[in-house]
Amino acid sequence: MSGRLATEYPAYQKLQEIHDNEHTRLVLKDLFAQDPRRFSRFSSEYVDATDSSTTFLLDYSKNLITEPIMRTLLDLAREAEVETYRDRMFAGEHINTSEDRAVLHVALRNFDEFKIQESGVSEVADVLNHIREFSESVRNGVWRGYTGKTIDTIVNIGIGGSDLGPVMVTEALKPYAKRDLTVRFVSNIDGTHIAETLRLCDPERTLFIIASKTFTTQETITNAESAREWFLASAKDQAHVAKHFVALSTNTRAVTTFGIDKANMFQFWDWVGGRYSLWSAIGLSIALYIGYENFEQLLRGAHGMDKHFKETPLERNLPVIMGIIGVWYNNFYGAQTHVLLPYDQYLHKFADYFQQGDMESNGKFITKNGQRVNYQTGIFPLISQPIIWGAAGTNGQHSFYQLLHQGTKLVPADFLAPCTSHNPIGQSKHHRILLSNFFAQPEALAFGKTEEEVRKELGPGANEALVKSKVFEGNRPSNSIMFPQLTPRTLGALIVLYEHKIFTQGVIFGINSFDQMGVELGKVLAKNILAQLNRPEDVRGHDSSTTGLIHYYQQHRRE
Ligand SMILES: O=P(O)(O)OC[C@H]1O[C@H](O)[C@@H](O)[C@@H](O)[C@@H]1O
Repeated sequence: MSGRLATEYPAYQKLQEIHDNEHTRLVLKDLFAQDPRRFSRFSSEYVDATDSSTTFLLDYSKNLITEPIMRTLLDLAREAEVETYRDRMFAGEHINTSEDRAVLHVALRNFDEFKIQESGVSEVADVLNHIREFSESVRNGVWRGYTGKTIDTIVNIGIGGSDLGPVMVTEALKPYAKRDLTVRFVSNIDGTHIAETLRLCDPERTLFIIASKTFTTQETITNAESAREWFLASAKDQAHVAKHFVALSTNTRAVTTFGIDKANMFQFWDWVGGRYSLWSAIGLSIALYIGYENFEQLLRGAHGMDKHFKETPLERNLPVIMGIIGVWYNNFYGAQTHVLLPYDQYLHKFADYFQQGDMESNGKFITKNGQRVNYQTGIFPLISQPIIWGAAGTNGQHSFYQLLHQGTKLVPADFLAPCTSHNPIGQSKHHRILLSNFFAQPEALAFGKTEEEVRKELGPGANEALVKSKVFEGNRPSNSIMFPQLTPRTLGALIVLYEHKIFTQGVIFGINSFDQMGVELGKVLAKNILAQLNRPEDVRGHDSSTTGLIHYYQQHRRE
């Protein structure tokens, strides 16, 4: 995050040389054959320092790496000063330079361990208490709606970081949920989203959480206004809003202007980035759904991984290891995407969550110093940041895995799975089948199937084209992450593993991972266009394509 171009570091040049000279020899089949200890050399078990049951295994041996490559990648991390920037983050320095802000999501789950000086940090415990009290009163039926009935539905209205984290975590931790409480999420401005959600709600028993850091986001405020209108159509009296609407925000004035009582506002601070905010008041829907104790376990699991990231030497530091291996593929192999493949249905929103986490953090072409990243060398368009995508379980195998196995693109993959399912139905028959796939896919990707093997299988006289089409070249890299069971604490650790991986890559790329200037232009243009939608003669200042599209809409609309 020094803002230097990654290509300027000596280790970068060295890695380029290693790649040029050796990449044809980096064949997983051979690397494993040459070194019987490869798995133990390139795998590591994480154990939370204060809770040994929070643990996972990271196996990164099926990557196109050797010890000298890992050493040089670690040199790159050191030359980019990953450790210094990590320490500056934890110290509350304003490493988000474009917005002049500290980056302190780590303070939200700190439980007073690291000394962090920044205004607001001392209030974290009070907000957690507020979350505890409020969530308990709703869950145990003390908090009542305007007709005296208990709450049975929570509707979180928010978008981006004020939506994706709670969506992902409430899905992931469903086994811990209070099942007579339903949690729903409305994010899209498309009226269909709120309309279809409200159809499922009873105004007497629904609690709306308006989640917005800025409390100015058009989608959220519009959806919140529509929810309030819908609610008042039944409740009639404005005074009843206080029992059914709460806000999560940094903007007290906008919250009170909306009509939400300050007492029903859960505060957070400008040093919490939206995509790192599920640990803050933004997690209220999580605490309501799984209970405060479980929410706190999630935070404690996150803190354990913070401690690991802060205190472990780089060569054993798991977020750093994942980060530098990612750099190896993105920058030297020209890999353009990275796929997240959780073999756990409860993690079916994991990839969606990290689309924002990774791409809004690191999807930037300008370094902190204002230089354009110059990764455009050699035959590969060396793109610094990957596109994140993925799907849960074996579904992907029946969809896009064809490309993973035999396509022309290199797609590094992370496989994740629990050893024990929360739903061991059929005496865990399902889970054993699931896991057999979890073990088989990385193996198939890495080792493939040779032409010789195919010929043997098909027998003499086999059609040549058929033989070729059945070959799996292999050598496709992956990480595998296994954990005993998906608990709140383990989930906290896994999320933070990725958070700090993203941090590490951001530092190496020299970019500011904590602003999001790229979301602004579209918002400004949409505001201008909204004012022009009524009459064709108002449509001005656009290219012919945009003008044509707006005119088409104006001719065909029926509202
Ligand atoms: O919580 P808010 O302020 O409504 O912002 C919601 C989202 O808006 C923008 O798209 C970005 O800034 C995101 O990072 C943010 O998460």
